[in-house]
Amino acid sequence: MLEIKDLSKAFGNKQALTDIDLSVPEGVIFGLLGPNGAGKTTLIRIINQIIEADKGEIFLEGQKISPADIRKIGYLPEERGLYKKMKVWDQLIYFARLKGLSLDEAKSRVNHWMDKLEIASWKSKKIEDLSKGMAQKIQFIATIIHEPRLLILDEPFSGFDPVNAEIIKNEIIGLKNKGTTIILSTHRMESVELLCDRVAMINQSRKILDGPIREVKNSFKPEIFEVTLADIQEGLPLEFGAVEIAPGEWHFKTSLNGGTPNQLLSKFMSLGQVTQFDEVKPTMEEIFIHQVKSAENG
Ligand SMILES: Nc1ncnc2c1ncn2[C@@H]1O[C@H](COP(=O)(O)OP(=O)(O)OP(=O)(O)O)[C@@H](O)[C@H]1O
Repeated sequence: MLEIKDLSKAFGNKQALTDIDLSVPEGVIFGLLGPNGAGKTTLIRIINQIIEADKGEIFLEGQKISPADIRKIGYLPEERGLYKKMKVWDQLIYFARLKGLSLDEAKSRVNHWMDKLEIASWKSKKIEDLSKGMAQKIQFIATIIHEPRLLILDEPFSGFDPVNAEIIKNEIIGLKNKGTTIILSTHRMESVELLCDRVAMINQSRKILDGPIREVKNSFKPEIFEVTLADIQEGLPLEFGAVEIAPGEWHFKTSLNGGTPNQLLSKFMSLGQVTQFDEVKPTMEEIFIHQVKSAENG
Protein backbone atom coordinates (compact mmCIF):
# COMPACT_ATOMS: atom_id res chain seq x y z
CA MET A 1 0.00 0.00 0.00
CA LEU A 2 2.75 2.40 1.02
CA GLU A 3 6.42 2.13 0.21
CA ILE A 4 8.97 4.53 1.65
CA LYS A 5 12.45 4.48 0.19
CA ASP A 6 15.58 6.00 1.62
CA LEU A 7 13.83 9.00 3.14
CA SER A 8 15.79 11.70 4.99
CA LYS A 9 14.83 15.03 6.45
CA ALA A 10 16.75 17.61 8.48
CA PHE A 11 15.59 20.82 10.14
CA GLY A 12 18.67 23.03 10.07
CA ASN A 13 21.40 20.85 11.51
CA LYS A 14 18.88 18.63 13.35
CA GLN A 15 18.46 15.31 11.54
CA ALA A 16 14.80 14.26 11.96
CA LEU A 17 14.82 11.24 9.61
CA THR A 18 17.81 9.32 8.24
CA ASP A 19 17.61 6.86 5.32
CA ILE A 20 14.20 5.46 6.26
CA ASP A 21 12.87 2.47 4.32
CA LEU A 22 9.39 1.23 5.19
CA SER A 23 6.88 -1.03 3.54
CA VAL A 24 3.27 -0.99 4.73
CA PRO A 25 1.29 -3.88 3.22
CA GLU A 26 -2.35 -3.40 2.30
CA GLY A 27 -4.96 -4.13 4.95
CA VAL A 28 -2.70 -4.17 8.01
CA ILE A 29 -2.53 -2.07 11.12
CA PHE A 30 1.04 -0.85 11.16
CA GLY A 31 2.42 0.46 14.45
CA LEU A 32 4.84 3.36 14.05
CA LEU A 33 6.72 3.51 17.32
CA GLY A 34 9.53 5.49 18.83
CA PRO A 35 10.41 7.74 21.75
CA ASN A 36 9.65 11.48 21.87
CA GLY A 37 11.51 13.35 19.16
CA ALA A 38 12.35 10.17 17.21
CA GLY A 39 10.97 11.49 13.91
CA LYS A 40 7.50 9.85 13.67
CA THR A 41 5.49 13.04 13.17
CA THR A 42 8.00 14.27 10.62
CA LEU A 43 7.56 11.04 8.65
CA ILE A 44 3.76 11.28 8.86
CA ARG A 45 3.84 14.90 7.72
CA ILE A 46 5.98 13.97 4.73
CA ILE A 47 3.56 11.15 3.78
CA ASN A 48 0.74 13.70 4.00
CA GLN A 49 2.74 16.11 1.83
CA ILE A 50 2.61 18.81 4.48
CA ILE A 51 6.40 19.06 4.38
CA GLU A 52 8.92 17.80 1.85
CA ALA A 53 11.69 15.28 2.38
CA ASP A 54 15.28 16.24 1.59
CA LYS A 55 15.85 12.87 -0.02
CA GLY A 56 13.94 9.68 -0.80
CA GLU A 57 10.69 8.59 -2.41
CA ILE A 58 7.20 7.56 -1.39
CA PHE A 59 4.94 5.28 -3.40
CA LEU A 60 1.24 4.84 -2.72
CA GLU A 61 -0.35 1.80 -4.34
CA GLY A 62 2.69 1.47 -6.59
CA GLN A 63 2.65 5.06 -7.88
CA LYS A 64 4.86 7.91 -6.78
CA ILE A 65 2.77 9.89 -4.31
CA SER A 66 1.20 13.11 -5.61
CA PRO A 67 -1.03 15.87 -4.18
CA ALA A 68 -4.11 14.15 -5.68
CA ASP A 69 -3.45 11.17 -3.36
CA ILE A 70 -4.42 13.22 -0.34
CA ARG A 71 -8.02 12.14 -0.89
CA LYS A 72 -6.96 8.52 -0.45
CA ILE A 73 -5.45 9.32 2.95
CA GLY A 74 -7.14 10.13 6.25
CA TYR A 75 -4.90 11.81 8.79
CA LEU A 76 -5.71 12.26 12.45
CA PRO A 77 -2.93 14.56 13.69
CA GLU A 78 -1.79 14.56 17.29
CA GLU A 79 -2.55 18.25 17.49
CA ARG A 80 -6.17 18.39 16.53
CA GLY A 81 -7.36 20.93 14.02
CA LEU A 82 -11.04 21.76 14.39
CA TYR A 83 -12.56 25.20 13.93
CA LYS A 84 -13.64 26.11 17.44
CA LYS A 85 -16.43 28.51 16.50
CA MET A 86 -18.03 26.21 13.96
CA LYS A 87 -20.92 23.87 14.76
CA VAL A 88 -20.28 20.13 14.72
CA TRP A 89 -22.61 19.41 11.78
CA ASP A 90 -21.29 22.27 9.61
CA GLN A 91 -17.73 21.29 10.37
CA LEU A 92 -18.15 17.64 9.44
CA ILE A 93 -20.00 18.52 6.23
CA TYR A 94 -17.21 20.99 5.42
CA PHE A 95 -14.47 18.38 5.89
CA ALA A 96 -16.42 15.77 3.92
CA ARG A 97 -16.92 18.23 1.01
CA LEU A 98 -13.25 19.18 1.17
CA LYS A 99 -12.41 15.52 0.63
CA GLY A 100 -14.56 15.43 -2.49
CA LEU A 101 -17.93 14.06 -1.31
CA SER A 102 -21.17 15.39 -2.80
CA LEU A 103 -23.43 17.26 -0.38
CA ASP A 104 -25.94 14.38 -0.25
CA GLU A 105 -23.22 11.81 0.34
CA ALA A 106 -21.63 14.04 2.99
CA LYS A 107 -24.93 14.44 4.84
CA SER A 108 -25.67 10.75 4.74
CA ARG A 109 -22.21 9.73 6.00
CA VAL A 110 -22.13 12.39 8.75
CA ASN A 111 -25.54 11.19 9.95
CA HIS A 112 -24.38 7.59 9.82
CA TRP A 113 -21.25 8.23 11.90
CA MET A 114 -22.93 10.54 14.40
CA ASP A 115 -25.57 7.87 15.03
CA LYS A 116 -22.92 5.14 15.19
CA LEU A 117 -20.87 7.00 17.79
CA GLU A 118 -24.08 8.02 19.61
CA ILE A 119 -23.48 11.74 19.29
CA ALA A 120 -26.39 12.75 17.05
CA SER A 121 -27.57 15.24 19.68
CA TRP A 122 -24.36 17.30 19.34
CA LYS A 123 -25.02 18.47 15.78
CA SER A 124 -25.64 22.12 16.61
CA LYS A 125 -23.06 22.43 19.38
CA LYS A 126 -19.99 24.54 18.72
CA ILE A 127 -16.64 22.74 19.00
CA GLU A 128 -15.55 25.16 21.74
CA ASP A 129 -18.46 23.91 23.88
CA LEU A 130 -17.38 20.27 23.64
CA SER A 131 -15.14 18.44 26.08
CA LYS A 132 -11.74 17.19 24.86
CA GLY A 133 -13.05 13.64 24.38
CA MET A 134 -16.18 14.86 22.60
CA ALA A 135 -14.10 16.95 20.19
CA GLN A 136 -11.90 13.91 19.62
CA LYS A 137 -14.87 11.94 18.36
CA ILE A 138 -15.68 14.71 15.89
CA GLN A 139 -12.09 14.78 14.70
CA PHE A 140 -12.14 11.00 14.29
CA ILE A 141 -15.25 11.22 12.10
CA ALA A 142 -13.68 14.06 10.09
CA THR A 143 -10.65 11.82 9.47
CA ILE A 144 -12.55 8.79 8.19
CA ILE A 145 -15.59 10.39 6.54
CA HIS A 146 -14.24 10.00 2.98
CA GLU A 147 -13.41 6.30 3.57
CA PRO A 148 -9.69 6.69 2.94
CA ARG A 149 -7.67 3.71 1.71
CA LEU A 150 -4.85 4.70 4.05
CA LEU A 151 -5.58 5.97 7.54
CA ILE A 152 -2.86 7.57 9.64
CA LEU A 153 -3.74 7.90 13.30
CA ASP A 154 -1.43 9.81 15.62
CA GLU A 155 -2.29 9.00 19.26
CA PRO A 156 -5.96 8.32 18.43
CA PHE A 157 -6.85 7.39 22.02
CA SER A 158 -5.54 10.47 23.76
CA GLY A 159 -8.29 12.40 25.50
CA PHE A 160 -10.69 9.45 25.58
CA ASP A 161 -11.99 7.79 28.73
CA PRO A 162 -11.69 3.97 28.74
CA VAL A 163 -15.25 3.46 27.44
CA ASN A 164 -14.80 5.81 24.50
CA ALA A 165 -11.27 4.51 23.84
CA GLU A 166 -12.85 1.05 23.50
CA ILE A 167 -15.47 2.41 21.06
CA ILE A 168 -12.74 4.01 18.92
CA LYS A 169 -10.61 0.87 19.12
CA ASN A 170 -13.51 -1.20 17.80
CA GLU A 171 -14.12 1.30 14.99
CA ILE A 172 -10.44 1.04 14.03
CA ILE A 173 -10.73 -2.75 13.91
CA GLY A 174 -13.93 -2.39 11.87
CA LEU A 175 -12.14 -0.15 9.34
CA LYS A 176 -9.31 -2.65 9.09
CA ASN A 177 -11.78 -5.46 8.48
CA LYS A 178 -13.24 -3.42 5.61
CA GLY A 179 -9.77 -3.29 4.02
CA THR A 180 -8.43 0.07 5.21
CA THR A 181 -4.68 0.14 5.76
CA ILE A 182 -3.90 1.88 9.03
CA ILE A 183 -0.71 3.45 10.37
CA LEU A 184 -1.00 3.85 14.12
CA SER A 185 1.50 6.03 15.93
CA THR A 186 1.17 5.73 19.68
CA HIS A 187 3.12 5.48 22.90
CA ARG A 188 0.48 3.12 24.34
CA MET A 189 2.13 -0.23 23.95
CA GLU A 190 -0.91 -2.17 25.12
CA SER A 191 -2.84 -0.75 22.12
CA VAL A 192 0.02 -1.80 19.86
CA GLU A 193 -0.14 -5.36 21.21
CA LEU A 194 -3.89 -5.46 20.73
CA LEU A 195 -4.21 -3.86 17.33
CA CYS A 196 -1.04 -4.01 15.26
CA ASP A 197 -0.04 -6.67 12.74
CA ARG A 198 3.34 -5.10 12.05
CA VAL A 199 5.51 -2.56 13.82
CA ALA A 200 8.44 -0.35 12.97
CA MET A 201 10.42 1.60 15.51
CA ILE A 202 12.29 4.83 14.86
CA ASN A 203 14.89 6.12 17.29
CA GLN A 204 17.00 9.25 16.85
CA SER A 205 15.83 9.56 13.23
CA ARG A 206 16.76 6.00 12.23
CA LYS A 207 14.68 2.84 11.87
CA ILE A 208 15.85 0.34 14.46
CA LEU A 209 13.17 -2.35 14.24
CA ASP A 210 10.68 -3.52 11.62
CA GLY A 211 8.54 -6.62 11.15
CA PRO A 212 5.39 -8.56 11.99
CA ILE A 213 4.64 -8.13 15.68
CA ARG A 214 4.75 -11.89 16.29
CA GLU A 215 8.22 -12.14 14.77
CA VAL A 216 9.44 -9.11 16.68
CA LYS A 217 8.22 -10.66 19.93
CA ASN A 218 9.70 -14.05 19.09
CA SER A 219 13.07 -12.53 18.30
CA PHE A 220 13.11 -10.93 21.75
CA LYS A 221 12.25 -14.06 23.64
CA PRO A 222 14.35 -14.01 26.77
CA GLU A 223 14.05 -17.85 27.08
CA ILE A 224 12.77 -17.57 30.59
CA PHE A 225 10.15 -19.91 32.01
CA GLU A 226 7.75 -19.38 34.86
CA VAL A 227 7.27 -22.57 36.85
CA THR A 228 5.13 -23.77 39.72
CA LEU A 229 5.92 -27.08 41.39
CA ALA A 230 3.70 -28.84 43.94
CA ASP A 231 4.18 -31.96 46.11
CA ILE A 232 7.89 -31.45 46.36
CA GLN A 233 9.40 -34.41 48.19
CA GLU A 234 12.82 -33.01 48.79
CA GLY A 235 13.90 -29.40 49.16
CA LEU A 236 14.07 -27.43 45.92
CA PRO A 237 17.63 -26.48 45.01
CA LEU A 238 18.28 -22.95 46.26
CA GLU A 239 19.50 -21.91 42.80
CA PHE A 240 15.92 -21.27 41.68
CA GLY A 241 15.18 -18.62 44.29
CA ALA A 242 11.70 -20.15 44.62
CA VAL A 243 8.94 -18.68 46.75
CA GLU A 244 6.61 -21.04 48.65
CA ILE A 245 3.11 -19.90 47.63
CA ALA A 246 1.27 -22.70 49.49
CA PRO A 247 2.50 -25.57 51.70
CA GLY A 248 4.79 -27.66 49.49
CA GLU A 249 4.05 -25.52 46.40
CA TRP A 250 6.84 -23.40 44.96
CA HIS A 251 6.91 -20.72 42.28
CA PHE A 252 9.95 -19.37 40.44
CA LYS A 253 11.42 -18.20 37.14
CA THR A 254 14.33 -19.88 35.47
CA SER A 255 16.15 -19.64 32.15
CA LEU A 256 16.90 -22.38 29.62
CA ASN A 257 20.66 -22.05 30.11
CA GLY A 258 21.39 -23.59 26.72
CA GLY A 259 19.04 -26.56 27.17
CA THR A 260 15.66 -27.19 25.54
CA PRO A 261 12.24 -26.55 27.11
CA ASN A 262 11.64 -30.32 27.22
CA GLN A 263 14.87 -30.94 29.13
CA LEU A 264 13.92 -28.25 31.61
CA LEU A 265 10.43 -29.68 31.99
CA SER A 266 11.66 -33.23 32.61
CA LYS A 267 14.05 -31.94 35.26
CA PHE A 268 11.12 -30.36 37.12
CA MET A 269 8.89 -33.41 36.63
CA SER A 270 11.46 -35.41 38.56
CA LEU A 271 11.24 -32.95 41.47
CA GLY A 272 7.45 -32.78 41.92
CA GLN A 273 4.13 -32.03 40.23
CA VAL A 274 4.51 -29.39 37.53
CA THR A 275 1.38 -27.25 37.82
CA GLN A 276 2.65 -24.38 35.68
CA PHE A 277 5.29 -24.17 32.95
CA ASP A 278 4.99 -21.01 30.85
CA GLU A 279 7.45 -19.30 28.59
CA VAL A 280 7.69 -15.65 29.56
CA LYS A 281 7.06 -13.55 26.46
CA PRO A 282 8.29 -9.96 26.44
CA THR A 283 5.66 -7.24 26.17
CA MET A 284 5.96 -4.57 23.48
CA GLU A 285 6.63 -2.15 26.32
CA GLU A 286 9.67 -4.20 27.42
CA ILE A 287 10.89 -4.47 23.82
CA PHE A 288 10.46 -0.71 23.34
CA ILE A 289 12.45 0.13 26.47
CA HIS A 290 15.12 -2.45 25.67
CA GLN A 291 15.57 -1.16 22.11
CA VAL A 292 15.74 2.50 23.08
CA LYS A 293 18.18 1.83 25.94
CA SER A 294 20.48 -0.35 23.86
CA ALA A 295 20.53 2.31 21.12
CA GLU A 296 21.47 4.89 23.78
CA ASN A 297 24.30 2.68 25.03
CA GLY A 298 25.62 2.31 21.49
N1 LIG B 1 9.43 22.16 12.15
C1 LIG B 1 10.52 21.78 12.81
N2 LIG B 1 11.57 22.60 12.97
C2 LIG B 1 12.68 22.21 13.63
N3 LIG B 1 12.83 20.99 14.19
C3 LIG B 1 11.82 20.14 14.09
C4 LIG B 1 10.60 20.48 13.41
N4 LIG B 1 9.76 19.40 13.46
C5 LIG B 1 10.42 18.45 14.15
N5 LIG B 1 11.66 18.89 14.52
C6 LIG B 1 12.67 18.09 15.24
O1 LIG B 1 12.82 16.86 14.57
C7 LIG B 1 12.94 15.80 15.52
C8 LIG B 1 11.83 14.79 15.28
O2 LIG B 1 10.59 15.35 15.70
P1 LIG B 1 9.19 14.63 15.52
O3 LIG B 1 8.12 15.62 15.89
O4 LIG B 1 9.11 14.04 14.17
O5 LIG B 1 9.28 13.48 16.63
P2 LIG B 1 8.16 12.43 17.14
O6 LIG B 1 8.76 11.09 16.98
O7 LIG B 1 6.88 12.69 16.45
O8 LIG B 1 8.05 12.79 18.69
P3 LIG B 1 6.79 12.72 19.72
O9 LIG B 1 6.65 11.29 20.09
O10 LIG B 1 7.29 13.54 20.88
O11 LIG B 1 5.60 13.31 19.03
C9 LIG B 1 12.91 16.45 16.89
O12 LIG B 1 14.23 16.65 17.31
C10 LIG B 1 12.22 17.78 16.64
O13 LIG B 1 12.66 18.74 17.57
